[in-house]
Amino acid sequence: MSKIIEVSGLQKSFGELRAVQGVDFYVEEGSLFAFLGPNGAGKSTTIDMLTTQLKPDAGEATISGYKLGREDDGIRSSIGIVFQDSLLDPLLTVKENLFVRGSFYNLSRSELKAAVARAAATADVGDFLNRPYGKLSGGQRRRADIARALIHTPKVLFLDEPTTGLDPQTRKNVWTTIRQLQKEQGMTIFLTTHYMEEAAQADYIIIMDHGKVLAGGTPYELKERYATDLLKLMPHNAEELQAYLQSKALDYMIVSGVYHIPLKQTAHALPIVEGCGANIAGIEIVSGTMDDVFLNLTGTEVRS
Ligand SMILES: Nc1ncnc2c1ncn2[C@@H]1O[C@H](COP(=O)(O)OP(=O)(O)OP(=O)(O)O)[C@@H](O)[C@H]1O
Repeated sequence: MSKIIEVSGLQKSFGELRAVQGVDFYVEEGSLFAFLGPNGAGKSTTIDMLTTQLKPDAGEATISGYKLGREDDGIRSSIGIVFQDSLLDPLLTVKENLFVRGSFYNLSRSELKAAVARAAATADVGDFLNRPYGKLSGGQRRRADIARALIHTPKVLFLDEPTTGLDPQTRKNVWTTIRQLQKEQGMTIFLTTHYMEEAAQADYIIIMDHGKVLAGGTPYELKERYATDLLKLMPHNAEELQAYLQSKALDYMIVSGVYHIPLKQTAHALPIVEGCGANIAGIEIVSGTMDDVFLNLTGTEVRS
C-alpha cells in the first residue's frame, strides 16, 4: 500500500504553549487511521495544519502527493473535512446547503446536481434532504456534515471527533457510514475520537499527548505492548496453586479466592494452565483493552 499522508517534524506553538512538538507519522492509502489523545493533546491542531487551515512553525507534510505550504490548493481539492463544529447554514435545507457548498467547485449545473445526489446517497441523508439543517437531530446533522465534505469526492476524509455527543445508537449509525466510505469507496479516513471501541476498529492508531506522539500501531500491536491480559484461576486447592505459581516466579493477586495472574501475551496462559492440571476448578482469560493502553500511556482515563 502507498502512503497517502506523510508527516515529519510538524510543530506549532501558540505563544509559550508548544501545542504540537515535532510529530512524525504516515497514513496508508485506503486505511482507517485514528488519532487518540486526552483533551489538549494537540490532535485538532495537527489536523488543522494538515488541512491547510493553520500554518505550521516547522516540519513537512505531503498529502495525496501535494506538499503542505507549497501546493495547498491541491491538498484542499483532495481532502474533505468534517469539523467539530458544523459549517452548514441552519436556515437552509440539507439539499440547499449541499448545493451552496458544491457551487465552490466550478461544476456545471448537471455535474453539481450529480455531485449533490452522490454525496447525499453516500452519507444517507435522503430522508431529510428537504428539512432545514437547524431542525435536524444530532445524528442527522453529522450525516449532513459528512455529505458536505464528500461533494468533491475527496481521497482523504478528515473527521474531528465525528461521533462526540451522539447517543450510542446514533454513534453506531454514523460510524457505519464512515466504515462504508472506507470499505466500499476505498477512501482514506483520518479521524480523532475519544471512544475506545471506535479506535479499536481502526487499522492504525496514533496516541498523542502534550503535543507528542507517544505510541503508534495496530490495535492488536498496541494491546500487546501496552495492555496486559489477565488469567483468572479458581483452584480446588489454594495452597497447591500458590506453591506452583511461586515455583514459576509468577506474579499474582488473590481477589475473592480467585487468582489473578497478569500475562504479557495471551498464549502465556497455556503452560500455566497445563502446569496446574487437575487443580483448576474454574478459568477465565480477560483480554487487555484499548482503555488499558490509553491509561498506561497517558496516565489518564479517556474523556467520555
Ligand atoms: N488558536 C489557539 N490559540 C491558543 N492556544 C491554542 C489554540 N488552539 C489550540 N490551542 C491549545 O493547544 C493545545 C492543543 O490543542 P488541540 O485543540 O490541538 O488539542 P486536542 O488534542 O484536539 O484536544 P480536544 O480533544 O480537546 O479537541 C491546547 O492546550 C489548546 O488550548
